[in-house]
Amino acid sequence: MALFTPGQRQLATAISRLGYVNPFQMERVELERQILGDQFSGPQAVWSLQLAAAAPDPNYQRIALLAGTLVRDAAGRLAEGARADERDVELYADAVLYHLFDAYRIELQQMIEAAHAGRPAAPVSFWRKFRDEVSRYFTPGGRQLGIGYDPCHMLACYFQLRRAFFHVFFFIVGRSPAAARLRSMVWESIFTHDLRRYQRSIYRCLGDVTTLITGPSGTGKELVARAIGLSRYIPFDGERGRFVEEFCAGFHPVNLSALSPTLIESELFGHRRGAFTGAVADRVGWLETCPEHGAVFLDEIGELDASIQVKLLRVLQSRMFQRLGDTAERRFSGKVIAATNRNLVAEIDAGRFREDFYYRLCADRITTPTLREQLDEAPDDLEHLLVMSARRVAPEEAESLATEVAEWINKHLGPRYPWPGNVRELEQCFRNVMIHGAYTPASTAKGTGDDWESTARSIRGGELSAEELLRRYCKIVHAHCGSYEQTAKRTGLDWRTVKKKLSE
Ligand SMILES: Nc1ncnc2c1ncn2[C@@H]1O[C@H](COP(=O)(O)OP(=O)(O)OP(=O)(O)O)[C@@H](O)[C@H]1O
Repeated sequence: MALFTPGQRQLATAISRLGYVNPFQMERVELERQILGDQFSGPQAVWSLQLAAAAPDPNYQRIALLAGTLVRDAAGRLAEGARADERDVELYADAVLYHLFDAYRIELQQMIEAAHAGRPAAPVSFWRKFRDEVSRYFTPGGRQLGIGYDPCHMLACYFQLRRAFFHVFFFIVGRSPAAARLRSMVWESIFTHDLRRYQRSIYRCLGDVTTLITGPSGTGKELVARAIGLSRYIPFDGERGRFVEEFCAGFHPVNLSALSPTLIESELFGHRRGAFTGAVADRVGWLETCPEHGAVFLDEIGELDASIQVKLLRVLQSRMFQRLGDTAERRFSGKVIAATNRNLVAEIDAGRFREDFYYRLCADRITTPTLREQLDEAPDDLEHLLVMSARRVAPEEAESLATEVAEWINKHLGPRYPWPGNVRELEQCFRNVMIHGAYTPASTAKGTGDDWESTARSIRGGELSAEELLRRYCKIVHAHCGSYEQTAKRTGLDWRTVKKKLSE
């Protein structure tokens, strides 16, 4: 008796691939289509949070049912002594992994929601059931299949996958391809582009890689940092039936632009009593309190003083540091995530940012798209993002408020408004229109004449010289993309010319 019929083998092959794809890439949709044929609902090219009530994705549900039936049949046949070569066993093992991930989906989700609600982590209630089920599938009827498996590692991977999906899918919203690319990049930052290799070995060392997030202000850099920081691999301790750390406690954001250099050092490295005026007691810094599977988020890294850059460079190179006023060497074992809205390459050229520090930061780079870029690709996203915003402020009237605000924006700011403050500005615009019935963009309020509205008026009136037009255009584009480099790319000018125009 063979393990699979030809149809089942085909299904198992597709499920084996599906279990390891980046869910935010098109390959997932293609595989789902291939598995479901006429049953496929879609096409849903961009997998994003929809406005309608969060009904489970019908394609996912159908495939989960198919996978369940497939593994139960195959396990029965294996127990009865069915022939299975090495490839069959691999396909079977992947289908079991897929099925069990689905079988414990709701329990894992509940653990994440409980942690977000501030409830302390309890022992994993389904651990024994899970372990027995894994053993039953991997040794069907007591038969040894030669599958190397560790239920603790499996549970740790499942929990990490669920957390990553939760923090990426539910928090980083937007239906444009740019938003989908961002979700996909964040997923890769967590698992690399090869999930199999990650789960085999790379999960142990990815914490040593620093992630650098760049993008203009208000584009969700902190959201991205949170998604990565809260989705790290956390080992499961089978003896105690618990994860070794609580994921929610392991993310420490530090806003470097809000603190003086001494305070930054004290926050990060800690200090000894008497190390500086005001240091009345010993203090433990974030690098020391950060757990091994946690992350320190250094926001506005471009603002960092050169002397602290040197100290942090040492931490990234050797993982060692000292508290201020102390000589004892201490070890940092978490992950560093850094973000900036500055162009660090231009900062290096200007002598404000150390090149060696930059090359320690940039092993894994993510760029967040501007709101304008997202709206250019998907104009309907304005209303979609407004609904998401409205749900946080006024859930009962979210849809009608969002429509009202979208109409106001189209009438008063126009569909081409550049949104220099990005999603943060959109959120503030929403609140202003909800409260006051109107919103005044900051650039217009400043009355510099450089804002898009007055420039458009001057163009209509034929009032601008070519020089002045170029200068204003550079300012508008720069406000939109936030860096000389991007402005140069958009305008086709050299970045030095852009810089000159902006300083005129
Ligand atoms: N893709 C997105 N999906 C949902 N909300 C978003 C997105 N991008 C930004 N936001 C929202 O916009 C606001 C600003 O986001 P965030 O603080 O992460 O931006 P930032 O890039 O870190 O800004 P800054 O550089 O000023 O620190 C937050 O309320 C965040 O929830």
